[in-house]
Amino acid sequence: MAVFTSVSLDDLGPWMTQFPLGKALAIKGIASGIENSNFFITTEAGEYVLTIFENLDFEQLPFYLKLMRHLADRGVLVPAPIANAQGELVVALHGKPAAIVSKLDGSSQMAPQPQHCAGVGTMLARMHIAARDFSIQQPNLRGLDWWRVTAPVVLPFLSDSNQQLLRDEMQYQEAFASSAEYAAFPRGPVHADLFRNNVMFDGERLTGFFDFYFAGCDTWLFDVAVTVNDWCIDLDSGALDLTRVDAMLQAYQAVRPFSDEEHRGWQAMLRAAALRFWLSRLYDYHLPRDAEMLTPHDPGHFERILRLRTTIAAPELP
Ligand SMILES: Nc1ncnc2c1ncn2[C@@H]1O[C@H](COP(=O)(O)OP(=O)(O)O)[C@@H](O)[C@H]1O
Ligand SMILES: N[C@@H](CCOP(=O)(O)O)C(=O)O
Repeated sequence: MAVFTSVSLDDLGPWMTQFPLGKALAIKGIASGIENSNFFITTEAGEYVLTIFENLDFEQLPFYLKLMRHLADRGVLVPAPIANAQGELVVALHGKPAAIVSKLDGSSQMAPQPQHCAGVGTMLARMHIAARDFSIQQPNLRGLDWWRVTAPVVLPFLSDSNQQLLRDEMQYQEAFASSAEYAAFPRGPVHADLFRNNVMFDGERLTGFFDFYFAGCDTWLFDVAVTVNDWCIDLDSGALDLTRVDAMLQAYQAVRPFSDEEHRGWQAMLRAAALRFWLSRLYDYHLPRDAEMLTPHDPGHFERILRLRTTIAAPELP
């Protein structure tokens, strides 16, 4: 990410005394990511990640942190949130909500092979199943309601042909969201941003999913579509790489088979997933927030993906 809120070692020292991690020894801002302020911190107890939440408030955050705890307790590989002496997972730092989680081993696999995609498919299906009995409800805050608000905000910045694309897709997604297929999709807590940069691998061994701060209750198939649109494509064109798509979907369905309605709605969800990230990238690009280190994501990438998903038939779900 960017660092929107600066934290020095002097700031951190007194704040850290409430956590059972010993003294803070070092802090380093993390340049990747775009939503929150993230830091690697070294303490006497080891390496952790400190996140200061820039857009989420104290009421919303227990959903994410307790979901991570819930998943970890059921064997899904995710960072463990650290509670302070009062048992709180979210504590104010510089007036904003902040949390400490364990640091995952490994690094992101930015050029994934079919075996990486299969590992992600298996863990994603396990995550969906494991989260079924999670008791806190929170909608996907980047779902259809947010698209309705955001589309008119970004529209004036777009070329005529992109305005047309956005209007047409909004209309299509509104109609699909009212369909019987969509109503029948299984749903529950989903990650909703499971891009390559949010998964760690040690070689070919998946060590964890992280960055749950876009998670929310939505359809499982939307989560699968978000994941396929990032992991299983030719990065230059956005076209689906059929070998990687097949590896991910076969692995997913071996744990959680797809329903008939999901088979019929697959292409619509690939489009929805492309639209969601085109919109957020457009918003961040044209209406940026201040940041010390900010690497904007290219909206054109998801415009290309959306155009392809609206014109080329995707392979059927297994
Ligand atoms: N639990 C973690 N373990 C290891 N690295 C992490 C962890 N959380 C975040 N990171 C690192 O921080 C970077 C930015 O985190 P991310 O959650 O993607 O930021 P943002 O929420 O701002 O998009 C990641 O790419 C990763 O390198
Ligand atoms: N994955 C999204 C942006 C969210 O950033 P992240 O670093 O939290 O994954 C995109 O690529 O647009």
